[in-house]
Amino acid sequence: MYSRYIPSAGGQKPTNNVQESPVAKQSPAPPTATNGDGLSYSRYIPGVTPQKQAETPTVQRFEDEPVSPQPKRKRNDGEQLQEPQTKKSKKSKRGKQDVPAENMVEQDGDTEEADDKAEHTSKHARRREKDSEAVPEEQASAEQGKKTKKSKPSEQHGADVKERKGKKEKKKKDKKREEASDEADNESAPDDQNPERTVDPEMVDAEPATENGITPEPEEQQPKKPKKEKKKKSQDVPMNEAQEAEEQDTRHKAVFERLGKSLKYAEIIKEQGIDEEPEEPAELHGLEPLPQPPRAAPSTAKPTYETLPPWLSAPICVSADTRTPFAELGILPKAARVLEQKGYTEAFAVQTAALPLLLPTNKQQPGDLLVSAATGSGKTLAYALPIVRDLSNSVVTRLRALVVLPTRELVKQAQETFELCAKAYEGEDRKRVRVGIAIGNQSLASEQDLLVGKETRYDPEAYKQLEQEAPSSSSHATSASKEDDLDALLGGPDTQQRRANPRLGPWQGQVVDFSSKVDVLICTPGRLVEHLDQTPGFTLSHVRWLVVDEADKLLAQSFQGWLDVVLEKFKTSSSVFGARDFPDMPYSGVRKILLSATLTRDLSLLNQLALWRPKLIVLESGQDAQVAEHSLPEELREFAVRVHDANLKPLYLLDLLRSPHMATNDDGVAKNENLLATRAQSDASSDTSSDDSSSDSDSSSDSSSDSDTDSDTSSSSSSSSESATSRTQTRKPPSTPRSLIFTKSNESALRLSRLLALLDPSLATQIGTLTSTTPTSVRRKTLRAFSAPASPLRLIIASDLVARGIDIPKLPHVINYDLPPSVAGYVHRVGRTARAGREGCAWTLVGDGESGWFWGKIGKSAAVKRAQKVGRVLIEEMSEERIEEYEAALEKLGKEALESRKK
Ligand SMILES: Nc1ncnc2c1ncn2[C@@H]1O[C@H](COP(=O)(O)OP(=O)(O)OP(=O)(O)O)[C@@H](O)[C@H]1O
Repeated sequence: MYSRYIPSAGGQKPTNNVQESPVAKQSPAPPTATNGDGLSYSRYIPGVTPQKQAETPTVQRFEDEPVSPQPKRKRNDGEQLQEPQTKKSKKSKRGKQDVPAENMVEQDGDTEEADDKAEHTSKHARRREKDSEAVPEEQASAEQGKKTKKSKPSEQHGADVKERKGKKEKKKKDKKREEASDEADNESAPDDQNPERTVDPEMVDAEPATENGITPEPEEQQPKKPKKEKKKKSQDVPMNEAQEAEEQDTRHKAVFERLGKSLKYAEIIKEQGIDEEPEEPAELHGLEPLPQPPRAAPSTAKPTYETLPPWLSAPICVSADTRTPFAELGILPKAARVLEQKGYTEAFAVQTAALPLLLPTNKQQPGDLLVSAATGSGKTLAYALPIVRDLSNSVVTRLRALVVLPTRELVKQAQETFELCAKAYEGEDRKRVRVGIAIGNQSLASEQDLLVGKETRYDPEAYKQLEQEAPSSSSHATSASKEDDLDALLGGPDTQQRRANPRLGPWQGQVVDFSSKVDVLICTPGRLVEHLDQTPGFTLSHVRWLVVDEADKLLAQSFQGWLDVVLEKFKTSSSVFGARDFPDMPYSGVRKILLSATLTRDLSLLNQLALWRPKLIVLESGQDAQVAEHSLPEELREFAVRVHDANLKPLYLLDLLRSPHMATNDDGVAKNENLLATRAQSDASSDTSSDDSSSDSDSSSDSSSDSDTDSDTSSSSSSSSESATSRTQTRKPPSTPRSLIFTKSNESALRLSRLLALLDPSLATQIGTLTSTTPTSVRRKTLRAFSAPASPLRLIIASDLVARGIDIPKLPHVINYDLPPSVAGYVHRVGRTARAGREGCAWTLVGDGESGWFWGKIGKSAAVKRAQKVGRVLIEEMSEERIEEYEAALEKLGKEALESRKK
C-alpha cells in the first residue's frame, strides 16, 4: 500500500507572500507543500497564514502495490552522492535553506512504513498547521529542532505512534530499536551512517522545520534517546523521559538477572545429574491403542540394475597362467600320451576350464558354451578334444559335428588339431573319428565325393515307396548343374523325378543309399551353404555339435545367410529319432560352442544362435580380475614406432628391420642386449623421469606434436629415454628378423613387397606375399615355408587375410606397417606372435596424424588389457642420400607398374 498525493481540486493558488519568499522563489511548492511522495507537511513561513484544512491535499491509498518489508530509500537524481555527503548536504541545506523541499525528503512511497509515515505525516502537517497558529514561534522552533536531528516526536506524533502500536510489525521494529538503543549509547551514531535512519519518517517531517530558517537546538543539549522512545514520549513531558529510561534500565537489569540465575541453575542440574521430574502417565480414558501388525524387517536384498543375463555378466573366469595335467581333466591316459608327444604336456587355462564342461564326465547339466580367450591360448584343442572324445564312442560314421571358420587357412589348421585328437582317441573300442573339410579349394563334385558316400541297390518296393513320397527334405539338389540338365533332357521324365528325390536310382527299382563319410566337417560358411543346397545325401540330421570359431566375425557378417540355413536344418532334420542323443549323457540336441579372442557381447548377435543354458568362459590376464573387452597375451611386448614423414614409411620399415631392437632368435627370444634394454625401459615407462627430453628434441624435428597427442608424460618420458639409449642403428643384424608384416590392402602388400626388394635387393628372396588374390596352394606353401626355421623366407607381407587365427609356430615379430582397421583387428594381428605362452613382439608404425587414434583406441585404451605398457621407438631422420635412393626405387616401381598394365 502506498500513498499518493492528489492535489486538491482546482489546485492551489500561491499567495503573494509565498511568491515573495526567497524559498518560494526557488520552489514552486505552496506553503502546504508535498514532498516527492505526496506527503504533506507544514512549513513555517513568516508572515504567511497557513492554509485551511479543506485545502490540504488528500491522500489516496492503493492496496495492489507490493509491500516492501523494509523501507527503501530512493534517491532523487540529484542525490547521487554518498551518505556522508548526504549529511553534508543536509547541513548545508539547513544552513542555506535554498534547496527545494522535494529534494530534502527521502523518496519512498512504496513501503508500508512509508504509508504510515505518509498517513501520520499528513496528519502532522494538518495539526502542525493548526499548532503553528497557536504555538509561539520559539516553541515551534524548539519542537521542530527536536524533530530534525534528534527526531523528537511532537505531541501529535506521539499520539500517532500510540495508534501504530497496535500494528504488530511496527511493534517488533520498535522493540528492536529499543534493544539497539540500550546498547548504542542513545543515538551516538549519526543518522546518515545508518541507511534506515536516513528514511526515518521523522526526518521527513523534520526537514521542513529546518527550512523554516529556525536553527534547531544544539544536539548536545538534547538527551539522546532511542527513536521509539522519542515517538512514545510526548513533547511536554521531558521529565518523564528520564524516569522512563530509569524504569527500563531497572526492568532490563531484572530480566538479565533472572536469565543469569536460570542459566546457573541449569548448569547446577547438569553437573549434579539431577533428573527432571518424570511426567505423570497419561490417563487412557478407554482409548486403548489398536493392535498393529509387526513391523516388517528392512529388506537386506540389494537391488540389481543388471541388464545382462547372469551368464554374460558373471562369466566363468580362469587365470591365464593356469595349467592342469590332461589326466586330471578326464582325458584318457592313451590320449594324454599322444598329446604329450605333440608337446602338449598340460592343458592350458582355457582348456582347463572348457574340457570339464564339454566332456561327458561333466556332472552339471550340459548346455552351450562361449569362450573369450586371448589369441594363441589354445582354444582349438579346447573344443576339438571333447568333440572327438564324444564321437569316438559312436559306431556308425555320421556327420555329427559341424565346425565353421571364416577362412580356408583356419579350416586347415583346425583340421590338423582334430586329426591329432582323432589319433589320440583311436583304438580301445573306439572308432577313428573321420574329419572332413569343405573350403572350396576343389570342385564341388570332388568335395561331395569326399563327404558323402553313395550305394545303389535294387529294391523295387522301396523305389515305389520313394516315388510316392515327397521329395526328400534332408537332401535335395535344387540348383542342378548344366550336366544334370543335359541328363534330364536325355533321360526323360524319370530323370526329373530322380532329381526331386536323389534316392531314386538311375534305373527303375534302383534305390540309392547315402552315407556320411565324415564324423566332423570343418568348413567355411559359404561352402557349407553350397553343400546344403547341392550335395545329395548331405544332411545335418545327426549333428549334435556346432562350433563357431572366430564367432564375432561369423556372426557379424552374413556369409550367404549360413546361420539361418543351418539353424533351419537343425529344426527340420530332427525327424530321425535319437539322432542327436549324446551316448554318455542324458541329453539330446545340438550343443553350440562359440569362440573368439574378441568375442562379441552383443546379445542381439548372440541371440541369433538360440543358445540353451549358455556358459561363458573368460580368460583373465594378470592379477587384475576385471574383465576387459579384449585381452592380449601376457608375453606380448608392444612398441610404437614413430613415423615423422609418412612419405618415407618404407624407409622407416627397413630401418626397423635392421635395428638391434628386432634382433631375436627364431624362437622369438631376444638375442640382443639392446632389445632387452628396450623392454626394461618399456616396463619401467611409468616411473621414468623426463629429464632427458632434450635428447628427444634433438632427434625429432617436431617433438611437440608427440606430446600434443599423448598427454601421459610418463610414457613420453619413456620414449625420450629410449631415444637416448636405444637410437636406431643402421648396422645390419646377422639376418632379417622373421616377421609378419600387415598392410591395409592387397595392393599395398604387393607394392610394399616390390619396393623393399628394390630398396634392398638382398631382401628379394626373403619376402613372401599373402593376399586374398594369392592362390590357396601358394598361400599354404608360403605359410609352411615361413614356419620352417631353415627357410630363406624371413618376411611375409600380408593383408588382413591372415590376421585371424593363423598359427605360425614361434613367430617372433608382427609389424603393423599400416594401422589395423579396428581394435579387434589389432588384437588378432598382434596375436600371431606370443602364442602358446611364448614371447613375441608387435611393432606398429604410427604416423604423427595417426597417433591420436592409436594411443586413444589401442595404446592406452582400457578396453585392451595388456601385461605391459606399449613402448616407443624412435627412428633416426633419413639422410638425403637415402631419400634419393628411395625416390629412384619409386620411379622404377612406377615404370614396372606401367609395363605390367601394357601387357
Ligand atoms: N596344451 C597345450 N600345450 C602346448 N601347446 C598348445 C596347447 N594347446 C594348444 N597349444 C598350441 O598353442 C597354439 C595356439 O593354439 P590355437 O591356435 O588353438 O590358439 P587360439 O586360441 O585358437 O588362437 P587364435 O585366437 O589366434 O585363433 C598352437 O600352436 C597350439 O598347437
